[in-house]
Amino acid sequence: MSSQDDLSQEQEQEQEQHGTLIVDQSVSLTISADSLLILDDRRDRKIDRSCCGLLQPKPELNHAISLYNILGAEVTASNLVIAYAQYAAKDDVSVTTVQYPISEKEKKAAETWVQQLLDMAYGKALRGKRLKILINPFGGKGAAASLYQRYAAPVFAAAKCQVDVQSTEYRGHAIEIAENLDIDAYDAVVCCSGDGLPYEVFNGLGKRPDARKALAQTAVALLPCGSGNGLTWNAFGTGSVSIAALAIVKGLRTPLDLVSISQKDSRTLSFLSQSFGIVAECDLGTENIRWMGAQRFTYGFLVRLIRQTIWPCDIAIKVEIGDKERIKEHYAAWTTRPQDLDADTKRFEIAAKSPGLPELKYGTVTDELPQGWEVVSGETMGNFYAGNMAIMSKDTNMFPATLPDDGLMDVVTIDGKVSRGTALSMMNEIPSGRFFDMPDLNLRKASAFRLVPHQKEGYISIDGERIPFEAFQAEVHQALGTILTKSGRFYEAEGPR
Ligand SMILES: Nc1ncnc2c1ncn2[C@@H]1O[C@H](COP(=O)(O)OP(=O)(O)OP(=O)(O)O)[C@@H](O)[C@H]1O
Repeated sequence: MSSQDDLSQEQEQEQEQHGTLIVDQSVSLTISADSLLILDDRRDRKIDRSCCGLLQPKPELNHAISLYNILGAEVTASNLVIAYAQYAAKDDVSVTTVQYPISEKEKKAAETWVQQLLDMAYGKALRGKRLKILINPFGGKGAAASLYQRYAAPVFAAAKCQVDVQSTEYRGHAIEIAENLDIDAYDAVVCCSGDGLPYEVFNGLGKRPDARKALAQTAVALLPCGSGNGLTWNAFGTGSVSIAALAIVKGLRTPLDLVSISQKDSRTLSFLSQSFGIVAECDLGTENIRWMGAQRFTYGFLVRLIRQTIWPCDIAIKVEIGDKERIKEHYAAWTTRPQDLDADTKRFEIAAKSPGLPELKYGTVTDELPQGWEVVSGETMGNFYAGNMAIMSKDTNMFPATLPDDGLMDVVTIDGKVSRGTALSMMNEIPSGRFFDMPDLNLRKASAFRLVPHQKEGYISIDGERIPFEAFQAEVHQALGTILTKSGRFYEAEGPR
């Protein structure tokens, strides 16, 4: 006789209310606020029997699985099967499955319980997401395809995500794929690459006649297979492919500001950063030492620092918040405001009215400089760095006050003539966030800026990609794009202190 036969209707109801299911007579599965508690008494029963029932072993709480880690659960012909992500090492999860035999009589209760478990485990996250997976075979150290197969594919399969995998075959291929994507067939585009492929995907979506709708509807996510992987760090706080895959499965749609970059007659979109000076050079001028991995940025930085290189330019900024204390207040107010539950609906309403990319409020770089912009001296510019996300790569919380959708970007300028000691201590204090308050670091929250280089040759980096070394103008569009995040906001990197 199964345990279920022994239960009165009242007991059954009570179990359902507490999210407890008894299977195989002696396995109790209880859903709590944040965990699934598995009390498997089957081994204990054996011990009990061998002790002639004299020693009643206390039921042990022998397994607790965080609901966040639950990937899937189902009732098959004769089993209840639960799949979850288990920490295999500090930076990895692997898929583990447990199953318990189920009698015909137990099935109905088990099916109801499974629904309850999945509702709790997924919360507001969409289940069984339909994912367009793009693999850059040359991203990072060239291992994106094998990283995907080994660490991400099993997580997506266990979560019953539908995947459509495609490798990019040439530079710019992801732009074409996104431009022609059937956006109703996918919930997210997942790039297995560095930040280069997400940059192309945003730009491909931005080239469509229904750009606004496509950018609002299609979430972009990154499985970290490059060197910087800024998108993954900001969205999920990890550099691990398997943990990022779990975060995608459980990811929440989150609106993201995007930045239009105009140069001559071109217009592109940026989601991460724009840099000129030392950072752009470290990013793009160190391709010859790519084998160093992420260390190449540090090495490139130190070499240029020692030389005290400067990059003269003209800069004008449409400043919205110009001092650090007010920036901190803005950050605190924004992060504690009640969530706008209609944010997505509003975006789709705007997209229905004007489907193309938003108009440029400030024109392009070839227009006259708009009134009211602050002109910043750039004669001895060392580092011009504008950020739309906080973290640029592991431990580089470069823009601690950035917010996903406040319609502002954070613009940092550092004079190239600051002493080597000051520059080095700024670099050292990036992980702690203390560099934010250093007087030589100028910070403004801006809605637009223009930069005109004086020299003939050099590097300008947009999201880590090189653009021509010519004047460009940037203008932010509030909540134009969409990413997946763990909690509906950037990962809890240290905010400004
Ligand atoms: N099959 C391909 N052949 C050549 N280039 C490609 C191919 N697929 C994608 N690319 C290009 O590779 C560039 C870099 O991509 P990605 O950012 O993914 O890797 P990465 O540069 O190694 O990463 P990181 O920027 O973190 O160093 C992109 O500009 C993209 O257009």
